[in-house]
Amino acid sequence: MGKRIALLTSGGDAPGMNAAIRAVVLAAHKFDCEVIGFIHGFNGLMLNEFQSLSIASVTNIIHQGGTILKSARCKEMHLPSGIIKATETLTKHQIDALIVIGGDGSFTGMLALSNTWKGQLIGIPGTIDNDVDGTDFTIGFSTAINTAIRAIDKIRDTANAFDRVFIVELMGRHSGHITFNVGIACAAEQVISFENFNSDEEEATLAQLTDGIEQSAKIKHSSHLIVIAENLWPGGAQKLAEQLTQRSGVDCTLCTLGYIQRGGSPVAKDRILATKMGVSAVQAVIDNQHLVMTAELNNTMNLVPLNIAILHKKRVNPALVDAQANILALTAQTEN
Ligand SMILES: Nc1ncnc2c1ncn2[C@@H]1O[C@H](COP(=O)(O)OP(=O)(O)O)[C@@H](O)[C@H]1O
Ligand SMILES: O=P(O)(O)OC[C@H]1O[C@](O)(COP(=O)(O)O)[C@@H](O)[C@@H]1O
Repeated sequence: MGKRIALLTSGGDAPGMNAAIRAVVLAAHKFDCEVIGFIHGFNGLMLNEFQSLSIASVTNIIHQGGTILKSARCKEMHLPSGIIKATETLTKHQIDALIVIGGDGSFTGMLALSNTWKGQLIGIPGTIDNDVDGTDFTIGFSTAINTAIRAIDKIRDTANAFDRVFIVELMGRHSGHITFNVGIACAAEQVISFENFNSDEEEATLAQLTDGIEQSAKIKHSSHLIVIAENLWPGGAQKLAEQLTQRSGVDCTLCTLGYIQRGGSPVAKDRILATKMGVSAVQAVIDNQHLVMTAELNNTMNLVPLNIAILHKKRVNPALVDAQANILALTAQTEN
């Protein structure tokens, strides 16, 4: 018999987590390893809630959003008592390796666990936010941006029909990967995110946004779309909508996309990435790796030390920020 592997999904669920679960179980089977899944993230370790993961249990799940193992944000993991409980549960089940599918918060929890539990700890980056350093993409990001793009294309139809201004708030409370990528793909007139806004510049940004709305209003039959990251604008995005309405004299409507960005069937890119990462995680277990995250960088699978992956939030590609700034400059020239 091979190693005993524990698996859990933690933090915000992301489309493709099920594909990663499936890949872990199938790859583990090949190496004669047994896999048990803990339910509701680290809470499963606190409460000893688990299920055995057979090949049958992961059949027909590759296309499903969410996670069959459920997820959670587990407060107890932040306490020494929670770390001890997790250690006791893993020890009781004679686990050799724990694979966690989650984001940088979950990986921080794994590092805390490594102080007391001496088994192997392997991370798989799964979050729609794409904010984990050391990998080009996290599982779920591609689906989330495609979902947001499809929704915004529909909002654009109404915006066009009414020559309206829409402000669309996108997920990612600490990072702008979703906002910038979606903004560019939807040809948003303006993108406001952590990379191009800080709260000291509220007045200047308001002036610039108002100017953009007024420019669009001068052109007949013109809609205007502003995309903004959640948790960014002082006082919230609704306040921004009110401020812009008042300044421009044009009705600015807020549309918050919210959780629809997190659900749904994963796109091909996420299914494939999740499968590669699941297989790579099991290979890491077999190779006696410890405290590493599976990653894909420049189309090549890698293992990245967990402490490096969480050291910094991954930056939005500066080329995207430049592209948006230059497209805006170009639009302004064309209109003048
Ligand atoms: N500093 C920490 N110490 C211990 N556990 C942590 C820590 N940070 C996060 N975690 C655990 O990881 C879980 C998920 O983290 P969170 O930041 O919510 O999501 P994500 O993993 O997607 O970034 C938390 O609910 C908590 O159980
Ligand atoms: O589900 P909650 O607790 O409301 O959290 C919302 C946050 O979770 C996310 O959807 C995903 O974040 P994580 O993957 O880091 O957990 C963020 O985009 C959003 O800011």
